[in-house]
Amino acid sequence: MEAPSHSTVHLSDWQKSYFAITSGTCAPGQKADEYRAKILRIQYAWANSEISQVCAANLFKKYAEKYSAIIDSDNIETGLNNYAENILTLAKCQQNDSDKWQSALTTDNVFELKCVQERMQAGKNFQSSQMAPTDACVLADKGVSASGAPGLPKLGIFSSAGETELCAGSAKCTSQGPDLLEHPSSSKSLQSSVPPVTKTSETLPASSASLNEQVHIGFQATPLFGSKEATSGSSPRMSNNCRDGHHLSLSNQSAIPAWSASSGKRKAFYGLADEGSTVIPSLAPCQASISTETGSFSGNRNRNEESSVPGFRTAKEQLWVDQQKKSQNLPQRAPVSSYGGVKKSLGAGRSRGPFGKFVPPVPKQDGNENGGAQCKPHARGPTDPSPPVDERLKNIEPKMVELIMHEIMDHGPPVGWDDIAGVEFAKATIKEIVVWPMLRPDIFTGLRGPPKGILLFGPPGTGKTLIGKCIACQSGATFFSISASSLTSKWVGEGEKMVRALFAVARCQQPAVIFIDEIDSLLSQRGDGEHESSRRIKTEFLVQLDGATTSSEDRILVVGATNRPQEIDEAARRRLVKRLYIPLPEASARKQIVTRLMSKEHCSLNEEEIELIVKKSSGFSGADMTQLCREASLGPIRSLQSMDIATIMPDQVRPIAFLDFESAFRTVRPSVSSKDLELYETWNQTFGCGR
Ligand SMILES: Nc1ncnc2c1ncn2[C@@H]1O[C@H](COP(=O)(O)OP(=O)(O)OP(=O)(O)O)[C@@H](O)[C@H]1O
Repeated sequence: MEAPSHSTVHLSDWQKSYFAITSGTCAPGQKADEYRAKILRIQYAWANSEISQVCAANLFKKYAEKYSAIIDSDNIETGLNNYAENILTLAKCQQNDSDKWQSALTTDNVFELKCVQERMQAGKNFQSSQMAPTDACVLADKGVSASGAPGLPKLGIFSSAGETELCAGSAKCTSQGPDLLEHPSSSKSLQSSVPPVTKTSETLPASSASLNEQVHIGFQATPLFGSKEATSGSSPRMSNNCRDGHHLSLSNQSAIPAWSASSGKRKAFYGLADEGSTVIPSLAPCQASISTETGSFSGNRNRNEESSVPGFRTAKEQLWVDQQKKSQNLPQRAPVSSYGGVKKSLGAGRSRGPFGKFVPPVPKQDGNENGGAQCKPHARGPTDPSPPVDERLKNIEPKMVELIMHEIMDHGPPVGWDDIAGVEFAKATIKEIVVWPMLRPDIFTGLRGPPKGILLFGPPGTGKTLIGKCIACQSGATFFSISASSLTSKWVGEGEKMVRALFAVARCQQPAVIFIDEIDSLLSQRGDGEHESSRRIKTEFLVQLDGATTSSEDRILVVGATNRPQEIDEAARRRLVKRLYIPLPEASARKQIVTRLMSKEHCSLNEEEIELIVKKSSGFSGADMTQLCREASLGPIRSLQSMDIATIMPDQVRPIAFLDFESAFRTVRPSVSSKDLELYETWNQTFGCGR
């Protein structure tokens, strides 16, 4: 190869490998890898301004032609069989600014190749004869070849979903064994279980770590298709057949514009890795392709809930991904037995019913849920059409979305109605006015429509937060929980934006329940001493609440909780139409709490003793009762000698007994004063909606 005089790229390695390639001892597959490595090295050098555009163009042309010669081959051994994805890479990505070189392969004609069609057919046959589609998807999620055996193509995995072409595009490294299945997320297993990887890295001449790394990064960042083609379906074949998979794969590959302006080229080159891709630096090209494939496979996670391959994803992306799941619009409602379960399956199992107009914030093409770098919505380059971000998030700062998704969106354990002892009236009312309407918006229309805001007031520790969670859980809604005081203090100067962001994210995640603890500190009556920023937050909150109220399509419920209902100003009070008193638990509820907590422990309490505990705990809140039980449970431990602690077996610890409760009563006292209780009763009679 002739080295351009102005290039600073080290050519000695290249020359060496060039001789190796031309010596005739190199297998075609090795050659292809070598060419590919070279192309990527040129790309790297150009991105770093080490060589000029003209030089890069020449080098690209040279290697791409050689490379294409191999991969265009009809020979199943040396041709597309192993390098199909690379064809796609070359077909679209390696155009430089001069655009002089065009590969013979295009997104249109690559599927016309006989060998591609053969592989696709083989995949279809294999898939239909060997696997149920769901199984295939599971395997695919694990990044495993559907074949499970050498020689069998993986491209049949998606064929039932019309994704054959997608897989054809990544039909290499086919013979992954059971290792990979067992350790889908392990890079080690990827390395050890994929023969072509080892082979490829071994055959790279002068395969310095840096070259491998460059090659890998290059592949991560390499755009395979221009997004135009990917989205517009310029190829009839692809638009007909690829549907989801097509989008998923292609969007993976269109993350970076082909060689945009010089100033942006380095960014474009590294962009994807910078965005938190799960790059494993030591991976050789083939491994890099595995990452790509995994990204493709993860498209199936739209149908298969959980990813087994961890990948970094920002909260905004997570939100997008969640929205995609939602947009799948599966007919089955997610089981609501588990709050956590509901969180995971947010919307995925929910029918939108009459609220079906919800538009997912991201297009389907961005379906990679693997956190794979290629598909990141904001990893696109400046010349790509920007992804249609949900209007509702347009003016929201990403860091706010991040915060809301991580800190405010609750991912706690599930809460059922039985977990909340007592408060029967409040529970019945909430079921009737909130949960059922959220579950059946088609029936609860017009005057029966659910309120947009409710207020739970009462002494601390009576289960207001539990009720909020339970509402979300039982109605299959996303639960956002925030303390109003953190809005006013934690995000000083930003509280207002935070409120806006919170409602925007909730709108994207609806049905949603926004639980605002200590809402009195947000909606306290206006006074002269009121801080300007607090006033602004409050105004914003009321505006948002009004928005949620007036928009009949929004399924957002604001649940405010307070221990000081008398401090809420009347404008806010009016908007929180249903104001429910959550009192201290009655005797039956206290008994329920003790019985429930003790049933999980080694305990010797009899019925009589429990009744005694209930009697003695009059005036205790639910939280006090929980604390009492905790304290009592330490009794058996305290009765141990300190030296026994180190050696005693768990089953040798004596059961919790009544005497432990007796001593617990000496330290745990009711947290609510009778004077406070009077205030609640009075306010309830004035403004409450109870009987
Ligand atoms: N009715 C109840 N049934 C069962 N457990 C309860 C009940 N009320 C309170 N608890 C216990 O007390 C803990 C605190 O309850 P929760 O946070 O819901 O109270 P809260 O009314 O929101 O309190 P605060 O007003 O201080 O925020 C719960 O985690 C639960 O263990």
